[in-house]
Amino acid sequence: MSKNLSIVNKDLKEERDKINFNVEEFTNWFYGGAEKVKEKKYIENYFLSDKDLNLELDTSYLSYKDKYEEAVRRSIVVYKKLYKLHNEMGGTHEDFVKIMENLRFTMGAINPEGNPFVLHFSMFALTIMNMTNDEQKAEWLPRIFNCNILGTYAQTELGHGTYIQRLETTATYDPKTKEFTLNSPTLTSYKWWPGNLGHTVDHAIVMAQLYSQGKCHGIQPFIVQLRDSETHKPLPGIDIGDIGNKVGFQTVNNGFLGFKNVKVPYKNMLMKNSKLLEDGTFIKPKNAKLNYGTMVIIRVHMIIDAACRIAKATTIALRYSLVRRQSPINPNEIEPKIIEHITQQNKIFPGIAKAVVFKCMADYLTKLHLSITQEGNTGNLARMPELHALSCCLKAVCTNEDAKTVEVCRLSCGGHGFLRSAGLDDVYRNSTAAQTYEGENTVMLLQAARFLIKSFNEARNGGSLTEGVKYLFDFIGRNGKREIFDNSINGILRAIQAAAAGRTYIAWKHIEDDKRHNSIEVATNLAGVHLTKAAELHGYVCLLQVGIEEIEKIIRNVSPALGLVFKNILELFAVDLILNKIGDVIQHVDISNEDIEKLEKQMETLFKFFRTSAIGVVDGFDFSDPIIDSTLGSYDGNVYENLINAARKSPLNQEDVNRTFHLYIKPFMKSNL
Ligand SMILES: CCCCC/C=C\C/C=C\C/C=C\C/C=C\CCCC(=O)SCCNC(=O)CCNC(=O)[C@H](O)C(C)(C)COP(=O)(O)OP(=O)(O)OC[C@H]1O[C@@H](n2cnc3c(N)ncnc32)[C@H](O)[C@@H]1OP(=O)(O)O
Ligand SMILES: Cc1cc2nc3c(=O)[nH]c(=O)nc-3n(C[C@H](O)[C@H](O)[C@H](O)COP(=O)(O)OP(=O)(O)OC[C@H]3O[C@@H](n4cnc5c(N)ncnc54)[C@H](O)[C@@H]3O)c2cc1C
Repeated sequence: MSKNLSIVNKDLKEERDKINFNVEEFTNWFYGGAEKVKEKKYIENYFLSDKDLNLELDTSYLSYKDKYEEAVRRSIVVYKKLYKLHNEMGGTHEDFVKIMENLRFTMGAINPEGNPFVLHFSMFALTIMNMTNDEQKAEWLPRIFNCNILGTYAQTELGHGTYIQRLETTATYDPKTKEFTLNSPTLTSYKWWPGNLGHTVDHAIVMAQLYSQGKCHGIQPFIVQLRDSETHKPLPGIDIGDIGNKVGFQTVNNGFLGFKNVKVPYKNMLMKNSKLLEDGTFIKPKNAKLNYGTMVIIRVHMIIDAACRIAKATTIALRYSLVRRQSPINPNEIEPKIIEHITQQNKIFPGIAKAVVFKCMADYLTKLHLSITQEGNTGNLARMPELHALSCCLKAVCTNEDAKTVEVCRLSCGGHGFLRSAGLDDVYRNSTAAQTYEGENTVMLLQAARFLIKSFNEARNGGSLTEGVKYLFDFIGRNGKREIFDNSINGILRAIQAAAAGRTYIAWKHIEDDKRHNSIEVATNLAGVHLTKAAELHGYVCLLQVGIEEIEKIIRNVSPALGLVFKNILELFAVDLILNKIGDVIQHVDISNEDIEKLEKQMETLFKFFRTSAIGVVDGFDFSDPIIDSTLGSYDGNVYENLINAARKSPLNQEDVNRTFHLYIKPFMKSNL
C-alpha cells in the first residue's frame, strides 16, 4: 500500500475540498469526545508502530499452522506492550478498560483472521468477574489479569449449541472428597467451538450439568484447568485439540475438549448465582438465567462491532467509488466517478447511515445494560427479560444487516472487491461468523418474539408494557383499522411500528388458531416464520426509534452544518428502511402508490444531498490506513498503485519462472500428447 499520504488522488482531494461540515466534530461524536479520539489515536499508534509486530508480512499467504503461530507471536508482542502502557498510564482499572476498548479494533489489523487470546480477555474474564463470589474473585482475578493463567468459555458441544439446557457434560459432586468429577459421556458431549481452546489456553469456564445428591441441577459454570502450567501438556483425562479449518476466524484456535473422570475442587464452581453447600445441598438462584449473563453482555457489545464493520466496509467502497471512473452517463462526456451512477449510491449510502444508527443503538443498549445490571446487583431482576429480548433481537438484526451490507460493499467494488487486498473478505467473514456465534440469529429472533407475544397478550388484557413495545397498544387501539401513512420521520416510524405490531398479531393469531389442535409449543413452532419476521420488524422499530431520539439530541449539541448531515443520515436510514419493508408496511398501513413514489423520489433527493457529505462521514469514522488495510480504501485513494504493489508481493511473483514449469508444464507441452 502507498505510504505517502501527502499525494492524495486528485479526484478524492476534489471531494474532500467540497465537504461542508467539520469532519473532526463528527469523529468526536463517533468516539464519544475529543479526549477519547486522542486516546484512540495514541493507543493505536503505540501498538501499530511497533516494528516487532512485523505487519509488513501478509499473513494471508501463510499456511494454517504458520498463521496461528504468527498470530500468537504478534498477540504476545501486543499484550506485553499493553501492560507496559497500562503502567505508564497510571495502572488503574479504568486505564486497562480504555486500552482494551481501543485494542479491540487495532487487534483486527494485527491479527486479521482473529485473535487467539480474545476469549481470555472477554468471555473468560467477564464470567469470572460477574459470576463468582468474593473469595473466588480474590483467587482468580489477579491471575487472570496478570495472564498467569489463560482461559476460554467452553459451553457449546458437538451435539448442542443452541439448546444449552441439553448440554451433556456432567459434573458430579462428591461431598466426601469435596470434588466434582467431570465427564463427557458421549461423543456429542465433547465441547466444540470454544475460541482459543485448541492449543492456546490452559483453563476454561466449562458449562456442565451439575449432579449432586443423586439429582441433576441444570447447567452450571466451573473453572477447570486443562493443561499443565509448565509443560502445557493436557492434564490426565483431558482430550483436547483444534477443530480445523473454517470459513473464517482461522487464527482463533477454536477447539474441542472431552473429559474422562477429571477432578475439580469444590471451590471451582462459580457460586454467585446458584450455590452448592459443601454437603451437596443445591440452592437455586433467584433466576436460573443469571448463568446466561456473559452471553447477554457479549450480545450487547456485538452491536458496536457490527457498526464498525459496516463503517469500515463503506469507507472502502466509498473511497474507491470516488476514484474509480467507468461508463459515461452521457455518451460524449468523460467517464464519471462510479459514485455518479445512482445505483452505486443506493449500494453505499444507506450502509453509511446504518453504521451511524447502529452506533446510536450500541450507545443506548450499553447504558440500558449498565442500568439493568445495577438493578440486578440490588436484587431487582424485573427488567432482565426485557434486556434479554432486546439484546437478542438487535444482535440478530444488526449482524444480519452487517453481513448483507459488507457483501454489497464488496460487490460495489466490482472485480477488485474480490481481491483479498481490497480488505473486505475478513470483514465479511467476521460479519457472517457473528450471525452464528453468541446465539444463532433465527434462534435469537425467536427469543425476541417470545417477548413480543407475551407483550401482545399483556396489551390485549389491558396490562402494562415496557416503553419499547408500547406501540402494540396503538395497534390494538386501532381495532383492525390501518395506520394512516404520513411522510415524515415519525410517520415512517409509525408505519414500521404498525407493520411490526401487525406481524406480531398475525403470529399471535396463528398460534391461537393452531392451539385448538396442537400444544402451545407445536403451535408456536408452526408460527415460526411470522414470529421471526415480527421480531425483525421490532428490531427495526427499536433502531429507528432510538435513532430518532439520539440524533435529535446530537443535532441540539453539534454545529448546524453537522446537524444537517445527521438529519440527512437519519432520513436516509428511515426511507431506505420503509422502502425495503414496503411489503410488510402495505399489509398494515394505509399507504398509496403516490406515497411510495414520493418516498422513492425523497430517496433520490437524500442521495443528492449526501453526495457531498459522504466522504466527510467515512473519513470521520477515522480508520487509519493500517486499520482499513485496503488497497481500495486507503486515505490517499491511490488505488491502482496500491493494487499493483500488492500484486507484486504475491509469493508467486518472487521468481520469474515457477518450478512447476520444468516439472510439469514443459514436459506436458513437449509430449505431443
Ligand atoms: C474495524 C472494524 C472491526 C470491528 C470488529 C471488532 C471486534 C470483533 C472481533 C471479535 C469478536 C469477539 C468475540 C469472540 C468471538 C466469538 C465468541 C463466541 C462465543 C460463543 O458463541 S459462546 C456460546 C454462545 N451460545 C449461545 O448464545 C447459545 C444460544 N442459546 C441460548 O442462549 C439459550 O439456550 C436460549 C435462550 C436459546 C434458550 O434457553 P433455555 O432453553 O434455557 O430457555 P427457554 O427457551 O426455555 O426460555 C426460558 C425463559 O428464559 C428466558 N431467557 C433465556 N435467556 C435469558 C437471559 N439471558 N436473560 C433473561 N431471560 C432469559 C426466555 O426468554 C424465556 O422466558 P419466558 O419463558 O418468560 O418467555
Ligand atoms: C466463529 C464461532 C465462534 C464460536 N465461539 C464459541 C465459543 O467461544 N464458545 C462456545 O461455547 N461456543 C462458541 N461458538 C458456538 C456458537 O455459539 C454456536 O455455534 C451457536 O450458538 C449456534 O449453535 P449450534 O451450532 O448448535 O447451531 P444449531 O442450533 O444446531 O443451528 C442449526 C440450525 O438449526 C436452527 N435451530 C436450532 N434451534 C432452533 C429453534 N429452537 N428454533 C428454530 N430453529 C432452530 C438454527 O436456526 C439453524 O438454522 C462459536 C461458533 C462460531 C461459528
